[in-house]
Amino acid sequence: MKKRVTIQGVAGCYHDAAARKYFADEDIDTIPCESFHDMFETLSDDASLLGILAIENTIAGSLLQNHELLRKSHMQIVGEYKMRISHTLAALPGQTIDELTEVNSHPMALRQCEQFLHRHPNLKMIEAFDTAGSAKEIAEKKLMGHAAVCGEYAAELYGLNVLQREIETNRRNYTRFLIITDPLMAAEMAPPETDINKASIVFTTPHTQGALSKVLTIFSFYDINLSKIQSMPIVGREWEYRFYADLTFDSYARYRQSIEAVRPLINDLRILGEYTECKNEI
Ligand SMILES: O=C(O)C(=O)C[C@]1(C(=O)O)C=C[C@@H](O)C=C1
Repeated sequence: MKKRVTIQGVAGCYHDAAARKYFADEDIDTIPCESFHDMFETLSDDASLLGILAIENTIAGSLLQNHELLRKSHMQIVGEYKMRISHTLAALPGQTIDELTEVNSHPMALRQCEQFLHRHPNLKMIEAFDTAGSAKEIAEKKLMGHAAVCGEYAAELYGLNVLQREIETNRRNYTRFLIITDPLMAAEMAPPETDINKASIVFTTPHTQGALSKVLTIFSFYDINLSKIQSMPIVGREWEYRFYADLTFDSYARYRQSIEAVRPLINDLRILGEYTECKNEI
């Protein structure tokens, strides 16, 4: 059956591009959603759907809200994709940069282009739900004076003129996306254990001296590499935190042993997914 993948954004957005690249060998349908929140609602209404979710970017940092949406849902991670992001500044044909007064885009995209946008103070930054959605709106409503920060493909798709390419602050601009789905579907899609070399977990520690350090020491003892750790405040318990950790490893068996070893030291452990690590796009 043809896979259906929910994305936040409309055709031509980066989620759309990442979904098509991750499932490059398959013909997929992408289902546009207006926000990450809507995406999770759509996913929970239909267990046969997949979703693709931006989780962090090498310039703008983590999408904190998406960590929490994932934890509060029952979705499991089945894979990841790391995509090079290159933004353009695009406007209606005939407009020059000096004529523009407003720039619309997804907040993460605006943040990735801060240096360029600071050099153009005539462009007032207005956050929108999507990069491609901004391009589409400018084209459909014929918004003179507006530009979108979007991918070149989105500019082309909606008939905008590219005024400047590669406006991201640093060319090493990558976004990591997670592929998520219902646990039943996740079990069907699970790679063989020999191909699993990454896991994402979330846990809390008691508020005692050295609690987190003991957990990390155990991971190190089992040769588990901590590729990322992100803390998030626990709402209602001031100055207490939940930890999201990404672990990479060579041996699935050693990883499972490390999880059993840390279990007595941590609370509320949830394994968000076990999958194959993705290499960066060049
Ligand atoms: O607006 C888009 O095109 C998106 O797919 C969203 C998004 C994000 O959520 O970070 C995806 C990748 C880029 O980092 C910029 C924006």
